[in-house]
Amino acid sequence: MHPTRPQRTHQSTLSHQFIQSRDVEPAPNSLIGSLPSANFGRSRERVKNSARHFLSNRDEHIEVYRLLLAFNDSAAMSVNIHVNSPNVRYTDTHIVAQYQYHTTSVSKEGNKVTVTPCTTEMTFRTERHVPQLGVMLVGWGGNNGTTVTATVLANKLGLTWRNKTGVKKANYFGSLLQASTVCLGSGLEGEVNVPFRDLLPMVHPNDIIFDGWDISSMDLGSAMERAQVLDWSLQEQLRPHMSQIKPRPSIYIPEFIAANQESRADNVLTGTLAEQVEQVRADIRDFRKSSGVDRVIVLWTANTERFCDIIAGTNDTAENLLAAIQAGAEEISPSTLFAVASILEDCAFINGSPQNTFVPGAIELAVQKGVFIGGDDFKSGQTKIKSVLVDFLVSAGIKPTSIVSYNHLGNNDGKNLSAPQQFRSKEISKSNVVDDMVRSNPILYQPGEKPDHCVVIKYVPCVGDSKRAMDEYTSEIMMGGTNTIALHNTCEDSLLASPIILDLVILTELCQRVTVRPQGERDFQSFHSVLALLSFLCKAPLVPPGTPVINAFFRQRASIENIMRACLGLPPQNHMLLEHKLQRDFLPPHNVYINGEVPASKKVLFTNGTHSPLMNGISTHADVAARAL
Ligand SMILES: NC(=O)c1ccc[n+]([C@@H]2O[C@H](COP(=O)([O-])OP(=O)(O)OC[C@H]3O[C@@H](n4cnc5c(N)ncnc54)[C@H](O)[C@@H]3O)[C@@H](O)[C@H]2O)c1
Ligand SMILES: O=P([O-])([O-])O[C@@H]1[C@@H](O)[C@H](O)[C@@H](O)[C@H](O)[C@@H]1O
Repeated sequence: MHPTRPQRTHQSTLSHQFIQSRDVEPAPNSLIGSLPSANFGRSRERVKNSARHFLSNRDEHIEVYRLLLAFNDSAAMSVNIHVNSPNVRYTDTHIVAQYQYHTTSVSKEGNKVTVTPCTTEMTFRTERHVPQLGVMLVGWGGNNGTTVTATVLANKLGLTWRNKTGVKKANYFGSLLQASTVCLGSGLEGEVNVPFRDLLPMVHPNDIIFDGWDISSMDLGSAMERAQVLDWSLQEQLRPHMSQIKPRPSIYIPEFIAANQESRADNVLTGTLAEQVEQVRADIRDFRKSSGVDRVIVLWTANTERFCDIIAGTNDTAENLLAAIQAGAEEISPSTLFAVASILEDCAFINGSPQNTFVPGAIELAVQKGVFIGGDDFKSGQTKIKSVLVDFLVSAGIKPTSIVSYNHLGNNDGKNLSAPQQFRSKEISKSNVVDDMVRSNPILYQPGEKPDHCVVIKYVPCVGDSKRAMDEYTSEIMMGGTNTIALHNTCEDSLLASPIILDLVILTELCQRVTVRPQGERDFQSFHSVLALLSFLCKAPLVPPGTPVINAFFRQRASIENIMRACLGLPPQNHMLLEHKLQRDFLPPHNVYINGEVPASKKVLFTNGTHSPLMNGISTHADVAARAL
C-alpha cells in the first residue's frame, strides 16, 4: 500500500491518512507530502472520531495521540477572520476588498516643504483556494536544505524528542508567518492579536512537498547527520524517512564556488549549458507530475557563488542571456542557469545567497514571463539584528559611527566562505544593510557620510553550525559623549535560516494569488515580478528599478502586514490609539453590516472626564452605555 497524498479536500481526516501511510515504507524519494498534512482547518471533533475509529493497538494510540497534540496546539491558536465591512466581499473564489490607499506627495522649494495628501481607490482581489505547493531546493543536501525538510517532517508527524534540557516538540519558531502575530484591533477584551498566517488563506508549511538538487549525492538522512544541526534523538526518528530521499544531480561549474567544495561534487550533470538547463526544466516538470502539486517554487540554498560580471551581449538582456546559454558562454553561473530554467517553467525563483544571480537578462526574462523572482541572501541573524539596532539608534537621534560585525562558524557554508571571492559576495550583502537608515537622517549624517562598517567571517570547523557572532556598535551621543554596545550571539545558523525559507516560499505563493486594480484602470494586475515584499527576509533586498531599498526591520514588517490588511480592506496599522489619548475617551463608530448593508448604526460616545481607568479601552459607565443605545 503506497501512501496517498492528502486529497485537497477541505476536510481530510488527519489520523486516517497518517495511519494508512504509517504502515508503509517510509516516504518515497522527494515526496514527504504523502504523509498527512496537518491542515488545521478541519474540525477537532472529526479528527478525534477518526482517531477512535482507527485505534487498534498501543502504538497507533501513541501516534494518533501525538498528532492530536500537534493538531490541538496549532488549531487552538488559529482563528477565522471575517471582515465586517461593506467594502469587503467574500465570493466562492475570492476575497474582494475596496481599499483607500493614502499617501502624501511632497515637494521642496529651498527649505519650504509642501505636503499633499493623496488617496487612490484600489480593489484588491485574493484567490481563496490554497494550492498544493511544491518547493524544489537547490542545495537540498546542505545544512539549510536538510534542516528545513526535517523540520517540516517533524511538524507533520507531531514529533517530540528529549535532549539535555527536557522534552522538545516540533515547532516553527523564527517564522514570521507561523510564529508571530499581528494586532487586528481592539474590542471588549482589549487588543486582539492573531497569528500572521491567519490574515489571509495561505499554505501551511506541513503541506509543502519538497524536492531538489545537490552536487553531493548523499541521502538526506546522512546529510542531516553531516549537518550536525538537529538533536540526535530527533534525527533517529526522522532517519527512516529522510534516508529515502536523494537529491537530483545538479549543475556544477567549479569556478563559481570555493575550490574546497570539489570533494562534495559527485552528483553533477554533464553536457552543454543548454542541455543542463533543459535537464533542470525536465526535473521541474517531472516533480510537478509525480507529486501532483499545483504550484512549484524553486529556491537557491546552495553555496554562495562569486559575483559574475555583467557583460553586454551575454547577460544584459533576456534575449542575449538565452542566446549565451545556447552558445555555452562563460560567466553564466549555476544559480543564474537555475533561475532561467525556473522562469521558463513558470516557477518563481528565490535566491537565498548573496551572489548576483539576477543579472539584468534574468530580471528582464522574469518580467517578460510574469514570473516572480526574489532575494538576495536570507536575513537570518547578525544582519537581522543590525537592521533593528541601527534603526533604533538613528530613529532615537543617536549617531552610529562604527559597526564591526565579526563571526566565526564551522559549517560547510563557512568553509565555502573562507574563499576570498565567496566571502566578498557575503561581505557586500552584509554591509549595505544600514544605508537606508543612515540616509534617512541628515541631522546626524552629512550627504555621503556613513559609519565605519567592518564585516569579518572566519571558518572554525570546531563550532560547526553553531555560529558565534560578535558585534560592536559605537555611537556619538549628546555633547561629545560615546555609547558602545557589544553583542555576543551564538546560534545554529540553519535553525535561523530554515523558518526564513518557509516564509519566503509561502509569501511568494500568496502573492501569486493577489491581484490589484488601481482606480481608473480596467484590468487587475499582479505584483511586479521582482517581489520587493520579500525584503523583510533578505539581507540585500531585490526591488524593481526605481524602488527605494528599505532594510529597516520594522518598516519591512509593516509593509507585509499592511499589504495583507489591504487585501482585507483594513486600514494600515497606525499605532495611534487616539481613543485613549484625548481628555475624553471615545469609541470609533461601530457599525454592524449584514450583506454589506448597515442594519443599525450605533454611534457610541463615552465621556468619562474623570479619566477613570478604561476597561479594555471602553468605559463601563452603565448610564453612558444606556445613552448609546
Ligand atoms: N543562517 C544561514 O544558514 C544562512 C543565512 C543567510 C544565507 N545563507 C546562505 O544559504 C546558503 C546555504 O547555506 P547552508 O548553511 O545550507 O550551506 P551548506 O554548504 O550546508 O549547503 C549548501 C549545499 O549546496 C550544495 N551545492 C553547492 N553548489 C551547488 C549547485 N551548483 N547545485 C546544487 N547544490 C549545490 C552543496 O553541496 C551543499 O550541500 C549559503 O549560500 C549561505 O551563505 C545561509
Ligand atoms: O544572516 P547573518 O547572520 O547576518 O549572516 C550569516 C553570516 O554571518 C554567516 O557567516 C554566514 O555563514 C551565513 O550564511 C549568514 O549569511
